[in-house]
Amino acid sequence: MSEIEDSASLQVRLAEIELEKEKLKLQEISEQRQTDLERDRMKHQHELELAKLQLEENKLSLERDKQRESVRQTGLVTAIQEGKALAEKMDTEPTFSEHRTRRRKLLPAHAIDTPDPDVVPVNSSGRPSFEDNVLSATGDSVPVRGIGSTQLNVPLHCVNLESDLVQGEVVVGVLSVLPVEGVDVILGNDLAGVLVWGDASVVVSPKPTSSGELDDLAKRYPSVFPACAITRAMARKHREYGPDHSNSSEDLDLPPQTEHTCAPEPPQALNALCDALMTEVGRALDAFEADGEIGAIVITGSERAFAAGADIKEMQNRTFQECYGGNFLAHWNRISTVKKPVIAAVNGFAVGVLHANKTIMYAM
Ligand SMILES: CC(C)(O)CC(=O)SCCNC(=O)CCNC(=O)[C@H](O)C(C)(C)COP(=O)(O)OP(=O)(O)OC[C@H]1O[C@@H](n2cnc3c(N)ncnc32)[C@H](O)[C@@H]1OP(=O)(O)O
Repeated sequence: MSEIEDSASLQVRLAEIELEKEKLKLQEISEQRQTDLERDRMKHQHELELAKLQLEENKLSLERDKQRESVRQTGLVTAIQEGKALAEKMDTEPTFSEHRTRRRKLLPAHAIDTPDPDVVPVNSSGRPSFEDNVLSATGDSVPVRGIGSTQLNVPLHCVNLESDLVQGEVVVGVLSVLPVEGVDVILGNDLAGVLVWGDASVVVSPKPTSSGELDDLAKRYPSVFPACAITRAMARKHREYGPDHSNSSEDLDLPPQTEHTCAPEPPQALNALCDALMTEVGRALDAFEADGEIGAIVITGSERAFAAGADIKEMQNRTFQECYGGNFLAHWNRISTVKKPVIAAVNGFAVGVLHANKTIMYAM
């Protein structure tokens, strides 16, 4: 009896376990289905939201097109007559100077489809200000230097330009005033390319002075041409001992000298002022400045060249951003902060470019 009972209860237990397993499998399947359903539901929801956004975007662009059209029709857009007049005038007038490249025919822009023309339009002649019109604003702006003396933050507009030079949609900066009277639009080279100006070339005409007189540049920019200490000393010697002694150094009673040679690796052709050389010059100046035995500093080059200016091979691949952001040539300033007198004993080439009062001068 008990054996039969045991066997029956075993059978029941086995059946129960089988049932449990079936239940678990069913639960698993049901959960899996639920996850699939949930995923599908979320996917559909995303698609719906995307469709809604697309719809909204389409509506807004339609609205913007309608507004642009209405602005165009209310007469904000006018032919650039001043541009035409200027072009005609320039065709009959001679160019500024024979050294300057002749200006090619300036093609007048005919009409602008949207409120804002190319690079920097003005509202001379009492037109409504483009700046006030925000329909075409991109929301971005760019810093612009060179118009007026300060840097301006110029708002960017997306416009459709129709002119003989440029057609189609372009992004332009918009100002209320341009510095040249009668000019409504300035096309940058990126848009106008070489269509307006021919190749401009700089003509350098070195003007050596041998008479001892100051030349025109030296008179106009006295601070750029400081009197040379050697020349003053020679002039005094000339005064005191007469012309026969003026070129002799025999009777100069010179104090002991300390010499430092700056020799960058690899050696610089014509003492081109590479980073390594200028860093070494800075270090030598620091040491001389700190040395109580040293009263004055003389910098010289070699027989053929004092210096060929900045190392153009080292500079050639540097971008504007690198130079401007990286304090390019900042360490060159050390020479102007040394308190002891610094004398340049120049032999041969001494090349450099300096900017004075917006004039670029090239000295050799
Ligand atoms: C600091 C700032 C703000 O002032 C910026 C400046 O300094 S800008 C000025 C940069 N310097 C120049 O533009 C001068 C360029 N060099 C020349 O015009 C001539 O080399 C020269 C008139 C000084 C001498 O001419 P020449 O006797 O005919 O010799 P080259 O055969 O031209 O040159 C020999 C050799 O030197 C190299 N070289 C000359 N200058 C530089 C330089 N500035 N930087 C680097 N290397 C220079 C030249 O390339 C030759 O080398 P190889 O090509 O033969 O290996």
